[in-house]
Amino acid sequence: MFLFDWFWNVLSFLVIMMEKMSFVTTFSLIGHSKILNLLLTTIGLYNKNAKILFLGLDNAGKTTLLGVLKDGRLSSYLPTFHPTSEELAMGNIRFKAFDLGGHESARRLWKDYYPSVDAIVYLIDSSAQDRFVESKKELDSLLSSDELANVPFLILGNKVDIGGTPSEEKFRAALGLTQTTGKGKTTLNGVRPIEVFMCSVVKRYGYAEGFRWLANYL
Ligand SMILES: Nc1nc2c(ncn2[C@@H]2O[C@H](COP(=O)(O)OP(=O)(O)OP(=O)(O)O)[C@@H](O)[C@H]2O)c(=O)[nH]1
Ligand SMILES: [Mg+2]
Repeated sequence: MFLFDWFWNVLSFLVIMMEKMSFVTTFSLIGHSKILNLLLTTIGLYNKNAKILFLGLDNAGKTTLLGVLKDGRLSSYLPTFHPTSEELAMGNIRFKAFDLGGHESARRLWKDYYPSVDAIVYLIDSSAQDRFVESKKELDSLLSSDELANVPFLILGNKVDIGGTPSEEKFRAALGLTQTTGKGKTTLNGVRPIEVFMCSVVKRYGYAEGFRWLANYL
């Protein structure tokens, strides 16, 4: 991201200077932000096509979230037994999301998707407190995988619209997620980015902040 910011600043400066010197009157017709986007796309830093896995237990809300991100519509889905993928865009990131299903049999396939993954979005049904132990076990196994050692983790505590869900503090404690990166943009010093955002996919609340946080580390 430092490199991205650096390129952005340099390119902004160059285009502004060129405009001031009337070198790009024609380009000005399409606006300098479009020129910047074009240049950054060309050098591969803008709209990075990230590979993101949507993981979590069955019924956590992965496919529902994917549907909302894809076309803004809330639909109901059958449980996912076969992996699917979607090309999506959020803000400045374009990514390919893999929805792998959360049933025990589907979980066995997760590891096949670890190579070259850029981020994990791990969903937890925050209303299903009786499944926190099971969810923590799967999450801990992901976090201890060597292949994912440097991969950022966005943890979404979904379904906060349901009454009686725990506070973020209690949710973090139950999942062993009290020490996290922080919700701002942080210098990592070699530590893997991991952060919790409470959300409701059906109420369209909370997850966008999570993806904005994640974009800092892609
Ligand atoms: N109340 C509430 N229900 C939700 C929310 N998000 C998803 N659901 C519901 O949770 C159920 C499971 O959602 P799915 O998206 O199919 O869950 P999944 O994680 O894809 O599950 P698998 O495919 O079995 O791994 C559905 O009935 C959704 O409507 C939410 O934010 N609030
Ligand atoms: Mg599903």
